[in-house]
Amino acid sequence: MSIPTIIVEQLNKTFGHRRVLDGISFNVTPGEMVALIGPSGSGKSTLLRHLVGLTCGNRGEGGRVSVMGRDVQMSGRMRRASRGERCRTGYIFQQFNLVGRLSVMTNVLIGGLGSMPRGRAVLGRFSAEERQRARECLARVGLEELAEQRANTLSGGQQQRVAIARVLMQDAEIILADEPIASLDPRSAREVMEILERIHQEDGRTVVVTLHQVEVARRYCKRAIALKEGRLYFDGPTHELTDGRLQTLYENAGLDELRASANTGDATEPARAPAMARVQVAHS
Ligand SMILES: Nc1ncnc2c1ncn2[C@@H]1O[C@H](COP(=O)(O)OP(=O)(O)OP(=O)(O)O)[C@@H](O)[C@H]1O
Repeated sequence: MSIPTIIVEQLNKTFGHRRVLDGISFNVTPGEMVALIGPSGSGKSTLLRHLVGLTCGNRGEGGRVSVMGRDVQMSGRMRRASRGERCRTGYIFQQFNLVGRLSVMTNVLIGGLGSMPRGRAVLGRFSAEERQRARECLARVGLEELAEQRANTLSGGQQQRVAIARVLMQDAEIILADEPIASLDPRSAREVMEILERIHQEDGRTVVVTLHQVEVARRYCKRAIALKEGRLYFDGPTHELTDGRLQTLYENAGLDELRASANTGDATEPARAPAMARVQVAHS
């Protein structure tokens, strides 16, 4: 069995008086594509932020996060990561986080800053090879033709694809995507998920993606980790997310609501409809 690429042990996080993460433990093995699901406010984004050291767990409670064999944080103390280590994990945000006034090409090139010599990185001087690599990354997300366009003139879906190209440029081995499709229309959402799936399958990169739509999680990820009120509620194959489990997880949302969001996601893609039907929540 391969060594886990992500290890989370007994992670606790309290904001004010509210315990947002409560004794979270799980491992992710290299090359997995895992959906992180759960109701709004269950702690998905907070957990993801702990994995890259954007948020630190409770001090003195022993929680640990380790990524690719190096501790990110231990008992509420952050470990300082080298530039090289930081590059190994790429983060994709719901709101893309591009520099809108810069070209698509420059936004992608920014992904490579961490592995460039410091002097050149400060000046933003990119070599011909780096530009060629950036073009290849853009080609992988189908946006090569828009390389010289300003990022803020692109649609939301296109901007998210640029954000993925930036992570490819970074050559991150682990991709953490925090609700990457939450603000996209169904077609763009599907394109983004298919690109993430392709990257995962073709390059063997590890992907952890937080999602609101259970059907999307089922379609693209073999494994799901579900949080409920900051606790680990489920960790297993997505096909084991039964009606009963989902009803308990999303206690305020009926299955009809879950199905409705699934149907919205499928509306513009007749070719995938049969696959969708197979994974649809079964009537009990
Ligand atoms: N910096 C912070 N300060 C105080 N409370 C916070 C902070 N960040 C998150 N929280 C709280 O922690 C809880 C979990 O938030 P989080 O964003 O992780 O949930 P989520 O499952 O990602 O929700 P959603 O699906 O709506 O994005 C929420 O109650 C949120 O208000």
